[in-house]
Amino acid sequence: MAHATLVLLTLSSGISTGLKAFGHFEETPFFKLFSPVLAATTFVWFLYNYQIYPHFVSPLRHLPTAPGGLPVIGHVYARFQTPPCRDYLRFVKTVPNDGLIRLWNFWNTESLIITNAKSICEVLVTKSYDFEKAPKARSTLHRILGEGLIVTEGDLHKYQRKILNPYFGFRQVKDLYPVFWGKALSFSEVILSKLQEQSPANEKLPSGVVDVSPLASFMALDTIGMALTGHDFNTLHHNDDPLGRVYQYMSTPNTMIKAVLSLNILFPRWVASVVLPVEDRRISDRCAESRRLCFEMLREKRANMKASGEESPDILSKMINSNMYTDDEMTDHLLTFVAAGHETTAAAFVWAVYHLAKHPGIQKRLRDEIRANVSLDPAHQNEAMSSMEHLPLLNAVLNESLRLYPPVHQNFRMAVRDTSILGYPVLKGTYVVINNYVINRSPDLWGPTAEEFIPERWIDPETGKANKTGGASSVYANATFSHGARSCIGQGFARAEFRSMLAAFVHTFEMEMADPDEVPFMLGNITIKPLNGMKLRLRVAA
Ligand code: HEM
Repeated sequence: MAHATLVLLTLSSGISTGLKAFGHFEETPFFKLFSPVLAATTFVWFLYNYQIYPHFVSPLRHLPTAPGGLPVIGHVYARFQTPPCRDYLRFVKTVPNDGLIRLWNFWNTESLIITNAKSICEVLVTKSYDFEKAPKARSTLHRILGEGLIVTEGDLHKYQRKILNPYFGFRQVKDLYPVFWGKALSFSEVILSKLQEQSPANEKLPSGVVDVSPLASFMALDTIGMALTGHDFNTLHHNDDPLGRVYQYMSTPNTMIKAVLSLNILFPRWVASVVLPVEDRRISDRCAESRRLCFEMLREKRANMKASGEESPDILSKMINSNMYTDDEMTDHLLTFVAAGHETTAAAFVWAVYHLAKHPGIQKRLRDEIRANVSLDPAHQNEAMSSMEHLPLLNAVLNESLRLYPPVHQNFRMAVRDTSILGYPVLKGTYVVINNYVINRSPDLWGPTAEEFIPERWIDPETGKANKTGGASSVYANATFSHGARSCIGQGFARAEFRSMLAAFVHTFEMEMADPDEVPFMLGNITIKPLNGMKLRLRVAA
């Protein structure tokens, strides 16, 4: 009621100030008749939407409701919070629930956050096509990625998924392992050269402080460029690849980009161009540039393939050979894969080394495991790659770090038809929050140690081998790559790349936080990374 009254008072005073601006308008019979009618209608509207519908009529009225919420925008602020996810996590921890918590959306409409295995499974798997990305979110992504897999819905999405799945299968990822391993070794070499610059010339075990966050992004961009197109952006060594530069700009944590994208999601497209014209134009220019550069790269690639007649393992060659795609479609897919697949893996790496820097004991055991099984000698790359997949601690660290800091921290869906979750009727238009970060840290799903870094939970104590659930009672407790029809198509790709990167890095370096007291400030446009980078004190491991 307090909200309704507050909003009503604000509106009434706004209307009356507006009308008074027309001078003696308030003296006219029209005003005398109109203003009480307007006030009464507005009051009834608010009374119904803020008091009657949610508490006495809504089919969701018996669900627990998150505390707080602001007038007009309800809990929507939590979507854009910096650092992200704080309030969603608080709701899930403090509001007793059986899989659904009700939140307030704009103007006191209802939205839901899903919190247990059953509700997650229903929204993402069994009823996945009842819940689509919201039109505003899709149009914002469309602006950047075109008509790729992340943006499409319904039959077009089903079709795209079917024809793209084969490029990310087990065999295809195996073929790309040499790319992942080669780039992982270059990454360690670049860091080594940075340590050598900071150490005396004759130092056997060079050491120094390096911000690994931008380097991880360069490395992931170079890797995805090679794996997708066979084109080496080579951003690890220099910064003059035009497409590489565009992606660096778009993916670096930046509050202005976040602000423009948030405005795009909340309001009509023109609002951002009026409120933040410079940044909005810059984003448009970069999007157009990335599209043009992708198109050029595609033409060049087609011409080279025709001239040489050679087969290469990259995904673009296979797409071109299949003759199933127009140039426009291939450009959309390339933009989507590069965007979805580079900053995510870079973020995963950065959070993993953060945990290892904070847990020297685990770091040491991991190095011992890697060194006992993986040789950095390029001549032994095949054995290195196949043994990495089975190393229990390496895979446990990877899983545990992805659990605590899932690079894609939150997704949203909107019911596109009247449907239900856990038997509760969900009306068309209702928003559903799928917060991967919160699901992965929920004490209900992971127990009292949910927020602790314990890689061992991913190792079966009896067999010493990796397990699939991390000790949680359901696979749905881990939302890092999502589930069902819209789960991450690049999961196998990402894991293989991340595994290679981490193995080569931990093999070579010992690490601790440059500032042991630093608590990284999490920020992200679409993926979460530490705002101020990840400065590590590194030393070549003896
Ligand atoms: C650690 C790395 C990665 C993480 C944590 C991750 C996570 C995710 C998540 C959570 C989704 C679902 C998003 C949603 O429901 O809206 C997703 C979708 C997707 N991911 Fe990944 N991803 C990673 C790496 C990759 C890579 C390497 C690629 C490609 C090479 C990729 C391509 C995609 C695509 C195309 C989709 C959309 C799938 C669809 O809607 O059908 N991702 N990813």
